Amino acid sequence: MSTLAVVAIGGNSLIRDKGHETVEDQYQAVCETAKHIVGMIEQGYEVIITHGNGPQVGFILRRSEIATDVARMHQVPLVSCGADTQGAIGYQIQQAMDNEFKKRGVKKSAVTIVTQVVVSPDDPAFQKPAKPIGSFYSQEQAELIKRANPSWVMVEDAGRGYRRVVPSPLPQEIVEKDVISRLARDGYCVVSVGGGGIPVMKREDNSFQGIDAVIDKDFASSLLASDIKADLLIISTGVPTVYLNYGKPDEKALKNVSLAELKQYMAENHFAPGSMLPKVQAVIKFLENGGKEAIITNPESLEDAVAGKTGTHVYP
Ligand SMILES: Nc1ncnc2c1ncn2[C@@H]1O[C@H](COP(=O)(O)OP(=O)(O)O)[C@@H](O)[C@H]1O
Ligand SMILES: NC(=O)OP(=O)(O)O
Repeated sequence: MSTLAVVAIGGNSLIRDKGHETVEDQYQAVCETAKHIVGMIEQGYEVIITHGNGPQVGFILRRSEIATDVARMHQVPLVSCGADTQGAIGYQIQQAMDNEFKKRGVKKSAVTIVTQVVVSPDDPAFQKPAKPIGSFYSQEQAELIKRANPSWVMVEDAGRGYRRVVPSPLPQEIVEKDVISRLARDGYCVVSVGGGGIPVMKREDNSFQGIDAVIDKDFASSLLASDIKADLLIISTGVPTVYLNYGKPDEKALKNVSLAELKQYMAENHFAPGSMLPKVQAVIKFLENGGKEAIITNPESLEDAVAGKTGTHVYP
């Protein structure tokens, strides 16, 4: 039986030229990533693709706010902005994967599932926004923006600039997990849990209702990988490996590490909150829940990483 891998693509890894993001440019990045994922599939992996939406959900929200200010158009709730990103990014991934399958004669097709993820309305994250979304701003820009929008919370994001943050509750249950699992085991390349899933809460009668937040896609991907008993969780992001002392002169790439070592490095604050920390936490959770291996790498290294030549590999 082939190895079932959940590959989580970072929202930032789909943006090549920060400050000049366009839909076409993102599609090119998606096509590049698709080539490497199909390369993995040719090596015998069954792949479920999940993806982030941090930059994209922030752009949609900002566009809606500007349209409200300038033209009195209705505002789009954050939960709907997230749902929009599942459609738009899912469409790009599905098309890019299908085109690449056809080009390389791989008899497979991709399918995108609109995915809802249950969160608790009592999650403390609603009182403490922490998920960076949208553009990166300089300190001066951030101060001006903050003056014009006093309700915004902004934080510095891993040395890359200031970003707006929104509530990011923990994912509790993936509503569509059974259909995702069934389609994957029937041989489809499933795109799901986009943007961490559309956050919903359960009402008393067990019906669902959307709630404004952005779920961390690494946490949601880890939950999906555990739920469907995937063999491998791969987090594809902007760096080929995870580093100790990231960005410092004594930076050191992590290659093969045990779960215990990774926990130790996390306790020593090697991983920045809002960027690498959630990925490391997601990997820890997956391995503690029975996963056999997790890899953190960048899109262009995916084939080499599964062949053991690069990437950070974590084992229980
Ligand atoms: N210890 C670390 N090792 C590697 N990268 C790190 C580390 N700490 C922070 N980072 C930053 O985290 C980024 C990945 O987070 P982010 O861009 O938010 O993810 P995503 O690709 O899911 O959007 C890397 O590109 C890097 O800039
Ligand atoms: N939703 C989410 O975690 O997106 P990013 O991975 O793009 O930050």
